[in-house]
Amino acid sequence: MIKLENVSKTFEYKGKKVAAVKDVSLHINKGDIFGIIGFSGAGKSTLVRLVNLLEKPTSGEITVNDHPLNSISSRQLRQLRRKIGMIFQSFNLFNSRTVFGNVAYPLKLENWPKEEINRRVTELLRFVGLEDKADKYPEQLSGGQKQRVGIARALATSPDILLCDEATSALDPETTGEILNLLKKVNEEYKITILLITHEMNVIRSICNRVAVMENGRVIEEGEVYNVFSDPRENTTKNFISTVLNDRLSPHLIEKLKKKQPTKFYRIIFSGEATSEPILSEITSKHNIKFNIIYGSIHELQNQLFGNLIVEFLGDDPVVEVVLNELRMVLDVKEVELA
Ligand SMILES: Nc1ncnc2c1ncn2[C@@H]1O[C@H](COP(=O)(O)OP(=O)(O)OP(=O)(O)O)[C@@H](O)[C@H]1O
Repeated sequence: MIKLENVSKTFEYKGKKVAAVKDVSLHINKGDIFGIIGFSGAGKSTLVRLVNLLEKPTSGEITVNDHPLNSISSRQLRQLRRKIGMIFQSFNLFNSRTVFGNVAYPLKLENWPKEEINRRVTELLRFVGLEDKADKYPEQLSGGQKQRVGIARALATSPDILLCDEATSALDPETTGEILNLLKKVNEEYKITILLITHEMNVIRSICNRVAVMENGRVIEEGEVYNVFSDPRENTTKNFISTVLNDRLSPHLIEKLKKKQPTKFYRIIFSGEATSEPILSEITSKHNIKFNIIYGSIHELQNQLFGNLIVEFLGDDPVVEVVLNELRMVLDVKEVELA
């Protein structure tokens, strides 16, 4: 659906070169809700502007809907743009037009007949839950309602792809949840592929099936959301994940545990099948070892459970070692560094 092959984008700014996107290769499949996460300046917006055909890559190839963008005519480019909708953090609505007028705008540009416009706008306002707000102006709406108008407008010309640039960053957590649910509905009911950029891992966890982490213009980690959350490789990814999984010990708890040293503490990650099996209790009781759960959390990701426990084992060191070895055959077990 969207393919980037070794894409780089360098800007010239005040005589200096700024490499905003460096050698990025990504494949976004039809039906994906693909999230790109990164801190400010990581290159996310530039990447989206490249996909949206607003910027040309300095090098590399971008293919959208099987069209290599490097070699298409301006007519094809216009047609392709129609198939890409976009929503923004700041909503970008026309304040002088009503809700109806905003959603109707792209259809008017395409000279749709009036009755068709009425039918389509009414359908879309119903879809986003704003059928009673058609005559209101943006300033009479809440942030969440404005974003619903933005979504309805982006869907007006039946795009295949919806690009979301920090679409929930200006909203409170509850409204963010509502807008994310709506985006999921867009993906499921209209079969629209979504590419979203965000600096909030919560957004990725809530609706994305795949994620890429960007840092300094590069994609440093990429994969299925469940896999990346349950086994992150890069520190930046781990930091982002900690913001939502709450899987780090507080400094206060670390101090308390340090006082119990030389006792060792282990982090055990349960994922997939392991979440429904009593593995920990079976293996420890087999060897007559007790364990004490210090800290833990269980989360649901993409309809699968994912657990994270910090435990201490109470028993003789050699037997604990046997237990650890058996656990490691089925679970991810790491000693916790308290430093
Ligand atoms: N038109 C431009 N001219 C010069 N430099 C640019 C331009 N656009 C982006 N940059 C630079 O490229 C880098 C990446 O910017 P980009 O906006 O893509 O990052 P981002 O991850 O989207 O960050 P933010 O969330 O703050 O928008 C930054 O160093 C930025 O200053």
